[in-house]
Amino acid sequence: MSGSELRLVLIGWGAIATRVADLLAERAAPVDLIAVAVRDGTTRPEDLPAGTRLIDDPGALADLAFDLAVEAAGRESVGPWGRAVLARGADFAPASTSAFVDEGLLDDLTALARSSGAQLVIPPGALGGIDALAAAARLPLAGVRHEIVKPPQAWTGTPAEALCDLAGLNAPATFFEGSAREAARAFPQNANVAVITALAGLGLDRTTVALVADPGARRNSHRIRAEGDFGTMEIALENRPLASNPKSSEMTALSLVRLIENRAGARVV
Ligand SMILES: NC(=O)C1=CN([C@@H]2O[C@H](COP(=O)(O)OP(=O)(O)OC[C@H]3O[C@@H](n4cnc5c(N)ncnc54)[C@H](OP(=O)(O)O)[C@@H]3O)[C@@H](O)[C@H]2O)C=CC1
Ligand SMILES: O=C([O-])CC(=O)C(=O)O
Repeated sequence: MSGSELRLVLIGWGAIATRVADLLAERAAPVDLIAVAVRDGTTRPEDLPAGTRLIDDPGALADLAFDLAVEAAGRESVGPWGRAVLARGADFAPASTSAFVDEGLLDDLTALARSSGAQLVIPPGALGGIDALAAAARLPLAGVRHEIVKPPQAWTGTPAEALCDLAGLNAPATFFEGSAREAARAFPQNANVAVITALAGLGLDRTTVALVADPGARRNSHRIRAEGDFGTMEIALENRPLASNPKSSEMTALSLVRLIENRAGARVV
């Protein structure tokens, strides 16, 4: 291991985290995956790389030297793991951004980052164009609307089941329209992106989110439209779902890989 490698901790070892680890390995990225955090560390996953430590208690981070922890576990993990990472002085990049419907948690982690000299980094996740939206928000924004369209199967096991007949749809159904805060609170596995759009732009209560189940869709689509003093912008993405979790998109893993590689590389795009 060379001294120039980024020392990485992954929180979670599910669809996104394993895809991120595989891509980093395939691309021979200058990254040392020093630890993976899971809920129950008694059984070592077979696919965990040799030399990577398995941990299940945020307290274990106190003994580890690392630069960045990327969370891809779930909303409940963001608080305990984020606090432990930032208190250690390492940067923290959470994918489960729906946790920030609790603005107390966002403030808490931001204050910890400030006092330890680390950074709380909000990854763009499944989205693109967040750089442009965040830049535009330096001047007043008049409105931001984010429409999330997924195949019905991506909405199973969520409150969408009570709002429309997912199995019987023969046309797209907009089963929710409301604030980013309401969307992320009710759909934590599908509307993390609503919080990302909101944090980049108009905030949790003034960002409008529409959720759509489309029986004709094969991909997870995001359409973001913003207007303001900067002008107008429209972003449209059609993300291929991850084979191992149709609720999540391949783009989420790819954008985390970009974030990690950019922290390790001499040239950043
Ligand atoms: N920002 C974005 O754009 C996106 C964010 N996401 C979010 O990313 C996260 C990961 O998604 P994905 O990989 O698809 O989900 P998976 O369900 O495939 O994986 C989650 C993994 O995290 C583990 N886990 C759950 N809770 C904890 C915990 N407290 N500590 C450690 N590990 C834990 C689970 O293990 P166990 O077996 O113990 O449950 C599981 O292995 C989710 O919160 C998802 O909503 C997803 C897509 C886009
Ligand atoms: O992967 C996506 O398309 C977005 C997603 O699930 C989320 O925001 O939670």
